[in-house]
Amino acid sequence: MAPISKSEEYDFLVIGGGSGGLGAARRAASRYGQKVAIVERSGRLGGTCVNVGCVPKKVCWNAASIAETIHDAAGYGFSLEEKAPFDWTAFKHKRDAYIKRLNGIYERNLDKDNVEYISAHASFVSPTEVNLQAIDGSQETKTVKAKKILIATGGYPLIPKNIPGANFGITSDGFFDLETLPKRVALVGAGYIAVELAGIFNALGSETHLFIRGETVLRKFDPMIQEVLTNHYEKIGIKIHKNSKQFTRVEKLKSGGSLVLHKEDGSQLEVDTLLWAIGRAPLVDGLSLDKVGVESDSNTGFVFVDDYQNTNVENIYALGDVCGKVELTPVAIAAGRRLAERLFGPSEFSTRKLNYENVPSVVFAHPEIGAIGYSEPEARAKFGDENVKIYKTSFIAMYYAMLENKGPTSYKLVCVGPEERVVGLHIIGLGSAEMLQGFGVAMKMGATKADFDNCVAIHPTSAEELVTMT
Ligand SMILES: Cc1cc2nc3c(=O)[nH]c(=O)nc-3n(C[C@H](O)[C@H](O)[C@H](O)COP(=O)(O)OP(=O)(O)OC[C@H]3O[C@@H](n4cnc5c(N)ncnc54)[C@H](O)[C@@H]3O)c2cc1C
Ligand SMILES: NC(=O)C1=CN([C@@H]2O[C@H](COP(=O)(O)OP(=O)(O)OC[C@H]3O[C@@H](n4cnc5c(N)ncnc54)[C@H](OP(=O)(O)O)[C@@H]3O)[C@@H](O)[C@H]2O)C=CC1
Ligand SMILES: N[C@@H](CCC(=O)N[C@@H](CSSC[C@H](NC(=O)CC[C@H](N)C(=O)O)C(=O)NCC(=O)O)C(=O)NCC(=O)O)C(=O)O
Repeated sequence: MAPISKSEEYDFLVIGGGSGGLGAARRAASRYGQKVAIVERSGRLGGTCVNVGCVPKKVCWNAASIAETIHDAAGYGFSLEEKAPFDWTAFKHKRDAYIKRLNGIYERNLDKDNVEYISAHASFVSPTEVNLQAIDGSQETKTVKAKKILIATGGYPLIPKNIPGANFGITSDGFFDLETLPKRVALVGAGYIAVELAGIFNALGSETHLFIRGETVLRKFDPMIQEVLTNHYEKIGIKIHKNSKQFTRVEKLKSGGSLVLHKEDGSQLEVDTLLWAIGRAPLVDGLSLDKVGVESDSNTGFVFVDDYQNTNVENIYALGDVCGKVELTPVAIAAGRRLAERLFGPSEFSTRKLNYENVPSVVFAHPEIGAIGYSEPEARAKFGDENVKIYKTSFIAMYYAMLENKGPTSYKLVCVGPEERVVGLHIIGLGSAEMLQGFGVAMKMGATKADFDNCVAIHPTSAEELVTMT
């Protein structure tokens, strides 16, 4: 039997082989020659993003976008005959194989960078000691020492605790296990995951119900985005149940295994799959944070850190979803790399940290959404109505010129002060995901509306509308 770890002591021990942990571990070892190990308990590297998040989700979004293009093709003069329904099962297995390849690539990357990969569950013994428990069923355990320890254990999707039968539903994790495309699906939630998965199911042909607590989806986004997407999702056939109250219970039928959702008003809905997308909680179970006194939020469990990812315990750090600040892969990676630079890099890096302002983010809805900076209400509250100027446009993107069913395109710039610094940019429409990154650079550099306008438009594109707004 191979030993659980090669050494007894490390410079840097990273708990969690996901985006943030990999980013920190690889940089510490490859650039600064530290003796680094990364502990991962799931048996596969890459964390949420690679295994049950961004990557398989984007592949599904691609499939859904292709389905839309096939339907649009007739408008452009093509006569495509669909001889069989979309083969979800074959697609799912091919997607799984891609993820498996990525797991292997990440393992080889660690090897190349001289990071030791420890396949085990980690828990604290003391501020400088971590217990490793093998996950191969051997019951083997070992305690190792580390000068510095990073908690990058991510999060998990929530399921309501107080609804009888809620566990008959799945979460985004279960979405990636579905062997067949459900004919009828209900999703609960109004955030990133609910909106993205509802769009995928709908485009691929499921009867899709979306249960939301308010009037609109994406309530943390600018009101323009909320309204445009909610209206469009209804238009393309997603059945949005607004102002919905909690189900009183979820019943699993003996014959056929479908689920009956019992609503508060006494009505019922029968579906094949129920998917909860109501947020995520930090994964700290079995870490024994209490043994070392690492402080976390008593309600949510998110680990407290300062601007430099320091926890309250010396030489113990935390970042990524386990801190719950901005739950995005590039944020976890960037925080991880900066932490490694600060801890192990040259002295001029001793103040390196991630700036969490103006983080661009995309929702892979249908169509996509991009957002960076302040929403209009946030800007008005922060800077005062008199200091805020809004530029808005809605138009029919040229792609739809040949189509009967037209999708929305709406853009908004939120500007502040006499110089009209752009502090918010909100876009919904085809191509928004790829468009946002460059505008993000401009905003990070403090661009004003005049800077936008000074950039000559690229024609004909949707993006050109952002530099020609009046
Ligand atoms: C469905 C979905 C879609 C998403 N899409 C996007 C997207 O398009 N773009 C984007 O930017 N973000 C997206 N995200 C968010 C993104 O996946 C996360 O923000 C990111 O993975 C967080 O990285 P992390 O390193 O903090 O945690 P994770 O990637 O979750 O990694 C944590 C790792 O720690 C391991 N672990 C936990 N406890 C222990 C322990 N005690 N011992 C050993 N190992 C342990 C876990 O097994 C896990 O592998 C999506 C998330 C979901 C759920
Ligand atoms: N494209 C990307 O970059 C993606 C990023 N992610 C990341 O993962 C995080 C987690 O995603 P997600 O789970 O969608 O979380 P979000 O925080 O985005 O959304 C959670 C949603 O759940 C709703 N909700 C909360 N409690 C309940 C309840 N009891 N009943 C009904 N609805 C409820 C909230 O609705 P309400 O509006 O009513 O408050 C909210 O809209 C995201 O915040 C994001 O950071 C995930 C997917 C894609
Ligand atoms: N932007 C390209 C990205 C392609 C890409 O990065 N693919 C990844 C799989 S998705 S990826 C999982 C995610 N990677 C990324 O987010 C890419 C990071 C970017 N390339 C960078 O270096 O900053 C992550 O969690 N990274 C943590 C880490 O690497 O430290 C891959 O094949 N990687 C193989 C390799 O790296 O050799 C796209 O969307 O097509």
